[in-house]
Amino acid sequence: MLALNRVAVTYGNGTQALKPTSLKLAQGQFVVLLGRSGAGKSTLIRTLNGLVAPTSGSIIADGVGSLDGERALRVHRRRTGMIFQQHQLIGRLSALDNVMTGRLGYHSSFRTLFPLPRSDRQLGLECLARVGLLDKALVRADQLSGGQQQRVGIARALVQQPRLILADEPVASLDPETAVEVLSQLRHICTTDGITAVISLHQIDLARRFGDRVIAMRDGSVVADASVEELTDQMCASIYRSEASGRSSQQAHHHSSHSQPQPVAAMEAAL
Ligand SMILES: Nc1ncnc2c1ncn2[C@@H]1O[C@H](COP(=O)(O)OP(=O)(O)OP(=O)(O)O)[C@@H](O)[C@H]1O
Repeated sequence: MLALNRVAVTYGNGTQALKPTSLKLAQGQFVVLLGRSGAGKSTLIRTLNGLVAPTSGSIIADGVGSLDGERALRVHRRRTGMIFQQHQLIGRLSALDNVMTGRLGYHSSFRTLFPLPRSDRQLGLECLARVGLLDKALVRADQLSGGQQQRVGIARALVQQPRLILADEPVASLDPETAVEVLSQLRHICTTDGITAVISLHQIDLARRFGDRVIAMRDGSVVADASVEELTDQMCASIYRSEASGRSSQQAHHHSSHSQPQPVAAMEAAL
């Protein structure tokens, strides 16, 4: 549903956060991004909905074409839900009103000066029901627990009726048990609705438990791209190994400068 063709990002300060990367995401796939802090996960996620423009390369989305075009990017963003680590809810607004902000992309800026249509509110309530928070619809967001706030964040993404959900460390600020609950719910919804998901996580066990596919990044490159069944302990260990920990990590680093993701066998051989 989305294809990256040698997409690279260099920020204004000269940091090359993403080296030329080519990837294809299949509709309905639940993709987990792993990698140390600074590996480029957020940058990759942000390029997938145009929050960061590629310095080179192109992104093609099914049905809309290259995201270079303003219209294509607008359509793509509308059908792409974002979930953030810190929820980014407006604390003084109710859970429902926060969810409704996810509909704004569907209306002109003039239209948003008026209350949103009833059908939108109905949809908002349905999305809250799906994350088990219908009874909290009118409660202020800042009176909800961290886990509940993140579920409002999921409902806000769902109200966009997305084909793609992007989540940057969505459970990093939750306790382990709540993290599992939130990810289970998100995974279940994505599977039921056939939504593609790209989610960055720091916990390999959660990646194994919930992902279909794991993409590991290091220094702005994809260094492993494997289905969850193919993911070995050795590969997992290499993702978080420090830069200065010897020859094998240097080899992995060397391989990481290739523009193409390494097939699993090559990756394992390099470790
Ligand atoms: N807006 C920016 N301007 C300049 N450099 C940036 C910017 N955002 C990120 N970087 C740099 O780009 C590199 C990749 O950062 P990115 O946030 O994508 O990594 P990450 O894997 O998501 O890390 P984390 O897990 O800490 O969020 C880092 O070196 C970072 O310092």
